[in-house]
Amino acid sequence: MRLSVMGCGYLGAVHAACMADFGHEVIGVDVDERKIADLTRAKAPFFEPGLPELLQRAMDSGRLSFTTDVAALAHDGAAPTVHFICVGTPQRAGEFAADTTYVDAAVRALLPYLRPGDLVVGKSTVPVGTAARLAAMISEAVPGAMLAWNPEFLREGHAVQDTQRPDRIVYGLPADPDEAARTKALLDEVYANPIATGTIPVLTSDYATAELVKTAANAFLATKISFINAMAEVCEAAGADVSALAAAIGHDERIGPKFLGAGLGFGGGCLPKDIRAFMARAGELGADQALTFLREVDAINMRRRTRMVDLAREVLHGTFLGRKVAVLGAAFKPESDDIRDSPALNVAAQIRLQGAEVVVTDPAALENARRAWPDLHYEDKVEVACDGADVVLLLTEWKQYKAIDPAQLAGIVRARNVLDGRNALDPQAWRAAGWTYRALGRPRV
Ligand SMILES: NC(=O)c1ccc[n+]([C@@H]2O[C@H](COP(=O)([O-])OP(=O)(O)OC[C@H]3O[C@@H](n4cnc5c(N)ncnc54)[C@H](O)[C@@H]3O)[C@@H](O)[C@H]2O)c1
Ligand SMILES: O=c1ccn([C@@H]2O[C@H](COP(=O)(O)OP(=O)(O)O[C@H]3O[C@H](CO)[C@@H](O)[C@H](O)[C@H]3O)[C@@H](O)[C@H]2O)c(=O)[nH]1
Repeated sequence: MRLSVMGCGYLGAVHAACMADFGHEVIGVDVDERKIADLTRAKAPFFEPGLPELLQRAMDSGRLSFTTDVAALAHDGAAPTVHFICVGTPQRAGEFAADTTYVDAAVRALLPYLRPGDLVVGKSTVPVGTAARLAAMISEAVPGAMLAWNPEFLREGHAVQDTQRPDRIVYGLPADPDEAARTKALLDEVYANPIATGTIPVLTSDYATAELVKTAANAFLATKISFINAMAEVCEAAGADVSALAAAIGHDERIGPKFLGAGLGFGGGCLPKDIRAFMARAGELGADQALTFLREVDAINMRRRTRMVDLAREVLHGTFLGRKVAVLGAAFKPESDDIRDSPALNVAAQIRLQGAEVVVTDPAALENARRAWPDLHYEDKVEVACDGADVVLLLTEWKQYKAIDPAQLAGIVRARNVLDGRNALDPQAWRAAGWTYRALGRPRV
């Protein structure tokens, strides 16, 4: 099949490469010339495990190409093209609502090249009602062209496997039964490879439900994380251990052990902005009361960052002045170079503002971090970042950091203080090597 992917960021680049690997002819389009220059040389423009190999294979097959010129999508209409919309929907400046202007611009740019029978497929995360609005725009400009909403659930760091073998596939289809059938048939052909496993549910709905499945899923995940972080606050007050608590409640199958990792909370380009956009959209629809709990989810999450700063100050006997703080991790999560709304960098910047010398290290995200937070000091190597530190903060749980030998690091720092912002280190091992170990939601000992 002939496909296009509008927007080649964290979502679109992976989607384009995976679709080409499934055997489709794929053209990726982006307005960012630097990104397209990298992709055209089969270079991944960001860190994502497995993507470099996949890109190389797809480019070598001749089925994948990239361009900044949307006119490359012109075709004779002999066979339908499926166009995926994967552009960003960031939080609007000074508001909670999502900025959908990039989605609108991408669809508008496509219109001159759409033919009757073509299908536009929305994958970006959008406020409910966007699909219906875009479908009207498309059918007015190109009668016979169709729209589907097919939300994406991939996780950064696992994006390739999540795209190749998703948990579920959701199609939001047009109301007209004939159009819905044609749309579904095209999508089934696109996803023939994962569907052939026979194990992946394909769920169909109207546009609005499909859009809401996405925002509801992220709201649930964010709520689960903030729930355990609220428990961490109570554990701190009561001298209890949130890690033991999470493990115990997670054995209840109705609760489950996943997404109960207490610590610094959620960041990234999705959960924070998606819960805020969801609240804003519910308000526009007159259902604002339904989601007021998400304000609390957001507030609990942001409090974890402040608590981490307070804990560091406490360990340093009340002041950051003249102290050196080593920060392990800049990315919003391990196995990613994404620093959008990174809790780690937020904490590092707060501590720097309060007078400490802050040195940050990260295996993948330093280039992005340097660009966004030029005032922080960065080092490639853990040993250099920790040299002479008064406290070491583990803020992103990269496996390299979990494997650090506390005895070895002990000889490098000025004071053996470690704060585990992700409940990822072994407290006993660190304490045995002479460290003062503290973590969010765990007793002081
Ligand atoms: N990153 C994820 O893990 C993930 C997962 C599921 C859903 N999403 C959703 O997918 C969307 C994209 O997210 P992302 O993380 O890939 O963002 P991103 O910022 O990494 O990528 C967006 C890309 O779109 C490009 N773009 C903007 N306007 C364009 C236009 N008119 N034509 C072509 N390209 C254009 C940008 O240059 C950029 O490269 C968002 O709605 C996000 O919420 C993201
Ligand atoms: O138990 C946990 C799990 C995660 N996190 C944090 O939560 C954030 C988000 O993590 P994760 O959900 O793994 O990463 P994303 O790549 O942002 O993926 C989320 O956002 C995507 C974009 O919408 C969705 O597609 C995914 O399904 C959804 O998991 C990160 O800061 C994690 O450190 C925790 O604090 N505790």
